Amino acid sequence: MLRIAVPNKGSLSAPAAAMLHEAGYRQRKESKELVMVDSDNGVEFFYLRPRDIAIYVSSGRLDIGITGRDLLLDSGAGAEEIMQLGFARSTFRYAGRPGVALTVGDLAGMTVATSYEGVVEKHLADHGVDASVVHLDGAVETAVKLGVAQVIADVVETGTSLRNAGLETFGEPIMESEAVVIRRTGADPEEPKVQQFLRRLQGVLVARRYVMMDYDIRAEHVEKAVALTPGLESPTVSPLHHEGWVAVRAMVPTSDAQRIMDELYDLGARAILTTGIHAARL
Ligand SMILES: Nc1ncnc2c1ncn2[C@@H]1O[C@H](COP(=O)(O)OP(=O)(O)OP(=O)(O)O)[C@@H](O)[C@H]1O
Ligand SMILES: O=P(O)(O)OC[C@H]1O[C@H](OP(=O)(O)OP(=O)(O)O)[C@H](O)[C@@H]1O
Ligand SMILES: [Mg+2]
Repeated sequence: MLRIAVPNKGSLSAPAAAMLHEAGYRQRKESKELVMVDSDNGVEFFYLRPRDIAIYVSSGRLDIGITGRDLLLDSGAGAEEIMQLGFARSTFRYAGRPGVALTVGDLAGMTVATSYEGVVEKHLADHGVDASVVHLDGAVETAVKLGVAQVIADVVETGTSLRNAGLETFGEPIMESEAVVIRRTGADPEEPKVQQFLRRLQGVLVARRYVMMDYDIRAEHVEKAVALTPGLESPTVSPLHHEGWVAVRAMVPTSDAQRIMDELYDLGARAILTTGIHAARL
């Protein structure tokens, strides 16, 4: 059985469970369940604190896990990223009251509050900056107001939490993060069960990002049309009973579908249809 760590709480938890469900895996029915066996699919899910997942996976007790890149790096555990999942995207940044600092170099002698001290201590050391780091579990933005630190280093998505606390980011972003699949550093990359799991998740990403587009077009315009819809490898072009016309079928990115339909229409394409993709193996 493939043993998989899944976040049990926080920003990663619901989207991870939704992705696994879309990939055809059974998911727990209530949030108190900590382990769930999906014997039909040969997997066992362990619902763990997101911060702990890299530690379990690096120990080799679990084969793979879903966590945030920032949490993986902060843990310093011997695990590596093998797939990006595209949700829980965030940037990790320094912030403080306006003007307190402009670059990481200005932090010398200051105190930085963060929940990610592994990442921050490394970043300061890499820049040769001697600053103190104080660990807080969350709601780090309040540390400046209460005088526990002059600046913070925290996850920023929309920036609302910073604005509400009267703080502004400064310096270069420390890192970009998103949900990732991790495995123990040096584990066999060809492990068939792991590969099958990754293909299922890849299929979910494809199904979410692409639609199938079909249209009919006069044969003399087909080259221009397929330039707009090149598909992932190559579009399918089939003859139509109506002489001089062909039917084209190709996957297109969902975000571009309406623009492509307009451009195909202007090229003379008709019966332009898009349909959702429910699952895929590329
Ligand atoms: N507002 C957010 N938008 C996007 N991603 C976020 C956000 N907050 C945290 N994350 C990401 O979620 C992961 C952190 O998950 P974790 O469950 O530890 O924290 P959380 O979502 O802040 O939950 P909590 O602090 O309530 O425990 C990190 O990868 C982080 O980048
Ligand atoms: O830029 P924003 O869209 O405001 O999102 C970023 C905020 O979201 C997370 O906090 P969360 O709500 O998880 O609380 P926490 O600080 O206790 O972790 C993160 O720690 C930031 O504070
Ligand atoms: Mg949080």
